[in-house]
Amino acid sequence: MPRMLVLSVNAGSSSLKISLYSITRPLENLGDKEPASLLLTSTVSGISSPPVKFSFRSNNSFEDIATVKDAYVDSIHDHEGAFSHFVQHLQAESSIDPNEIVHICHRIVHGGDYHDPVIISEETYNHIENLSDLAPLHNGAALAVIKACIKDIPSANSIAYFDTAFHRSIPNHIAGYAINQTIAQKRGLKKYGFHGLSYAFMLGAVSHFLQRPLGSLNLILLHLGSGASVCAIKQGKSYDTSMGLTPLSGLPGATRSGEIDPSLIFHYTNKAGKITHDRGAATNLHVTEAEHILNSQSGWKALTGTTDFALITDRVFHSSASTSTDLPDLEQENAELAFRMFTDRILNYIGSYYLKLHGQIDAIVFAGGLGERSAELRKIIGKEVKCLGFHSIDEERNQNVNEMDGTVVDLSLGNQKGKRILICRTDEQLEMARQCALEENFWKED
Ligand SMILES: Nc1ncnc2c1ncn2[C@@H]1O[C@H](COP(=O)(O)OP(=O)(O)O)[C@@H](O)[C@H]1O
Ligand SMILES: CC(=O)OP(=O)(O)O
Ligand SMILES: [Mg+2]
Repeated sequence: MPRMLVLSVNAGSSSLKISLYSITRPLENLGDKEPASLLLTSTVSGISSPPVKFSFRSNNSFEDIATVKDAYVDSIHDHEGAFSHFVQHLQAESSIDPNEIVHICHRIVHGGDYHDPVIISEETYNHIENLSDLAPLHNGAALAVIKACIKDIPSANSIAYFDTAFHRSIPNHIAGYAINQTIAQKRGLKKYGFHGLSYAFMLGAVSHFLQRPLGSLNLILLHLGSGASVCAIKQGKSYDTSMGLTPLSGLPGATRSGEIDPSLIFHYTNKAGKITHDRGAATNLHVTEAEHILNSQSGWKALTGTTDFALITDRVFHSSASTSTDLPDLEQENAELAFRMFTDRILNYIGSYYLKLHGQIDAIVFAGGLGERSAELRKIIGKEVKCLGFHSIDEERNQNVNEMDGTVVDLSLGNQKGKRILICRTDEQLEMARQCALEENFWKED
């Protein structure tokens, strides 16, 4: 029987993450095993702020690719270039024939009123393209990769999975904005929310870890990466989230301001409404100067000059200036401002969601590049939320998470019941591959 391979592609704002899975079907043969088993994974990071790093790893049990590669690559400038670098590497270093790939799952950040995954056709491509202005750092980049897939791997279907779909359960009074409702409805101006594939993965993983039915869980999920957001889960469904009509709202990020007073931008520049010429990776965007400033020239980049939160943390906690009596170091001051601002905004949402969930919360869950890797950030948030009845963080576990196995790691001190603090190694690619494997319609014989 031929192998059934699924490729999952996740175009984040600063990265392209690609994983290849072997799918077990029909589902009757599966029992409670995972339908998608990982063969290899590749990450291109730093796309929005070079140097761009390429990594390629095979799963240990997959013997015919022994390559583990990490390299800086000057020639990658955007997501499309990152994808073609991956395809070249796959062809050069592995025995995999791209024609074995049956489906390619693409994470599409903004789906508008599309909820279910859709096979890419002219119509669905145009729908996603029309939403590009509402996710200027994402949809265009994902579409460029879809185009490359259609050209380079024509035997596979491209299927779009939407970040926004997870948040369709948010009630109208929470998703709505206090503006003219006729215009709001006509133009679809409401909170859509993002990082939905990650939240779906986290919810499933935490349910499994706590051995609790999904629908019984109340959680505060933190997806903290180059784009960062918070989600309140009420009885297993999204009840509120910090991003809005676009991924700009809510928490600050690598290059995004996060929530501001909407009037601020008209005091920042007198060209706010002008269409900008600096369009970045996507070419068909109609992005105003205001959107460009707030999406691409703000956040950590504006505050500190770097988009790398690890470097910011290093400057705050490990800078030599912090132990010397010299004049304050400007780099360190800026890093401290960014770090403290981020913590402050995260606490705004935790406090608000705690109240909305009436304090009936099972866990706070950290995920994403920063959430999974910044022990410093978790330590400080952990300290602050103790007053809400959360367990203290076990600092030894917090510092040594990297050495611990498992999709979910419990940081709570002691193992008594109560409000826990967890880390989840989120995996948007696996979430898509799983959903794809389980969807009968995608596997029907013609
Ligand atoms: N050890 C670390 N400590 C703090 N932040 C980190 C660490 N490692 C990575 N990061 C941050 O994670 C970000 C990437 O997050 P990720 O969720 O993978 O990105 P994306 O939003 O592109 O999907 C990096 O830009 C970096 O700021
Ligand atoms: C929606 C969003 O901001 O995604 P990412 O963090 O992957 O850029
Ligand atoms: Mg991401």
